[in-house]
Amino acid sequence: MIEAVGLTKRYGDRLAVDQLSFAVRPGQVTGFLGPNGAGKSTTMRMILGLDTPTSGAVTINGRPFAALDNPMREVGALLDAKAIHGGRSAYNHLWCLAQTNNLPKRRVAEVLELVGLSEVARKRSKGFSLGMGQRLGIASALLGDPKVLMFDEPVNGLDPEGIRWIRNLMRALAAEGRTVFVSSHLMSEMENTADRLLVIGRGRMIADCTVQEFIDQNSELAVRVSSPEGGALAPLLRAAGAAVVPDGDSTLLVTGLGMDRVGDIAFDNHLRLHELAPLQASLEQAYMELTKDSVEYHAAVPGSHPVAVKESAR
Ligand SMILES: Nc1ncnc2c1ncn2[C@@H]1O[C@H](COP(=O)(O)OP(=O)(O)OP(=O)(O)O)[C@@H](O)[C@H]1O
Repeated sequence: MIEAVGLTKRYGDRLAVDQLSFAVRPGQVTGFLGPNGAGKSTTMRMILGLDTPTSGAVTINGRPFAALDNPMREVGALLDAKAIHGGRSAYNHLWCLAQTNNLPKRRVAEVLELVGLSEVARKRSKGFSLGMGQRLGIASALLGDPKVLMFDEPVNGLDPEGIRWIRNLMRALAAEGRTVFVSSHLMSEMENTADRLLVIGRGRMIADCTVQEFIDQNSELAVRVSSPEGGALAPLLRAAGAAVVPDGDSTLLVTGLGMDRVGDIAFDNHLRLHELAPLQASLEQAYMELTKDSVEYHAAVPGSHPVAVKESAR
């Protein structure tokens, strides 16, 4: 379990993390989402004692990181997969870590097997692909068999096979009862991986809920209606308060009215319907909508304005 209370980090006049309070629970994958610059890495570094909070506190299993007796047995983290000595083999890298942290030698072979690096374990990690480096970083995080695991943007730059592997690993770790906390700036990545979501923007908590609650609260329901008399139906729906967008010749996308109301209006006006169906905005759309005011940089639309504009700080 990871718990933060009023966690705040200020760099000069930049408030990177602003009064975050949350709990990351065992047995679940908790996605930590936010646009670039939202404060995810800063929060993770504070959890691991690599950055000192300006105010507030964060604990792992009830204690600050610095007070843990054997940190690698309690928490494993993948923050920057490139932070590995390239001249060493994967085996030696893990064996050094095991020795300095008082962990049994057998764990080295176990985690190499778990991440699928046994065959290349004696090769220098300098020649590793991004995916192999990521696997080695995950092997390091798992070495102490910790109950709490944290991954900062673990699938960045990976191919679909690597992404699927990491996704399955996280689900398996959570199913074993571990606390799994994983950051990403893409909702599409978290949609199939996470049980719970913490969404931040400009250092502040925007949402703390299950994935289903996020869908229910943030994705607007739309209705797709097909009618050979769409031209007559559209103004009637608009008059009832709906927003109506044509989608092809005879189909309308309707928001702001429930499906029952759309059907009733058509029936009352003797208009034939060929299709009436609910549509749910994708989670990615809902997330973009929710975080649009907290994006640090807005790129200009190609052809309209060539420069990225940095928004002024709050
Ligand atoms: N050491 C530092 N000194 C000054 N400012 C910093 C420092 N580290 C982070 N920041 C600033 O704090 C804010 C939050 O950064 P952080 O890296 O935590 O965001 P993030 O959500 O992890 O973003 P990304 O998805 O791009 O990795 C940003 O505005 C960043 O520029």
